[in-house]
Amino acid sequence: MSIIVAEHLSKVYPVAIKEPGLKGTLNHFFHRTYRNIEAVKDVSFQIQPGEVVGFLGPNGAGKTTTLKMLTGLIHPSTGLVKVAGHVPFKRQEAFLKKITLVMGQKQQLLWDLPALDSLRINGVVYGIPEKECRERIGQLTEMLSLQGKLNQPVRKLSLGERMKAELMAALLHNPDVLFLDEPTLGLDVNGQASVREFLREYNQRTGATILLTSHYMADITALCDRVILIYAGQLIYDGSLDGLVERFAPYREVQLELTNPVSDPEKLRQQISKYGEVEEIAGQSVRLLVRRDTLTATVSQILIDFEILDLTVTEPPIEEVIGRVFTAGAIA
Ligand SMILES: Nc1ncnc2c1ncn2[C@@H]1O[C@H](COP(=O)(O)OP(=O)(O)OP(=O)(O)O)[C@@H](O)[C@H]1O
Repeated sequence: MSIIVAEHLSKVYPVAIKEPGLKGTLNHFFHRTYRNIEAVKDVSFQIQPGEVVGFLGPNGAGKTTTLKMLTGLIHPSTGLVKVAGHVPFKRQEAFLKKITLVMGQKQQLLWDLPALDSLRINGVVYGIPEKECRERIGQLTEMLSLQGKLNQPVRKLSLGERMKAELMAALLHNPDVLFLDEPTLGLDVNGQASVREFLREYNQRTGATILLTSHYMADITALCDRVILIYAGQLIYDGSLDGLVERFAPYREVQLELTNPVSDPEKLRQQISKYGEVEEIAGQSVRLLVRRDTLTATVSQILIDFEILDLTVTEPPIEEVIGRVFTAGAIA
């Protein structure tokens, strides 16, 4: 049974319009007019227990708004949401104990207190028995390599250590569903990698379900088998990462190493451009994009027509594919 269900979910924000100048300010005060921003439009998906799903979209696509509806922070304008069997907006205690929301740009730990104090307060708030809370802190400290860090005021921790302590606070009550909004935001490469590694291990050990947004594709490729893409509030893809490449990148990059030196690169460019879009000719190396549906035939023909020392076919990098998807033209 699905642990997250979103059916025809929409969110409209009414935003007051204010004209510039004094007249505009007075009008705004007495006769306020509004326009609607459709942040999320008719989005439906289901997520099964234990899945790690990447939730992707360009800035302003509606990711945070969707996460807020899934966690009950805001009410959907229309549609149905169910998470772990609950209607999130009711914010029932049983629901709040089953989920957690981590926003990379917001923190819940108190700045001047040691993280341990905030964690103990969280333990009390969630009604976790003291012994269980101590054990859980010990377990998470080890998984997050935070030994010796929890007794220092939070402000003295590095950004990466602080993010890990935030994750610890968010996971103390052992939630079944983790909503993570940019959990690696601002971290350096090592910090990102260690948070990522922790999340992978946590998912494997506990079977928790994770819905994750990130602008770092390395997070998504390392953690998520499945991605959901939204663009301008609408769901445009729900499936595997591999499937995303198949669907939105109908080409492969073919790299050729010619046997003989190239005397006339311009002539070579003309000859080779009938097989695909030439990206670069450098010395005896040629890179070109070839349509996926004609790849085998095209490569065979190239091997007949040219003397080739080496030939490799690669998929375009996922960042590039997503970048293309996020430009309006690629979606149309
Ligand atoms: N409280 C609000 N009132 C009015 N408009 C809002 C509000 N919150 C978000 N929006 C608008 O709704 C749209 C979706 O915003 P949202 O924050 O959900 O996008 P996002 O995909 O999370 O973007 P980002 O990656 O930049 O965080 C944007 O156009 C945004 O300006």
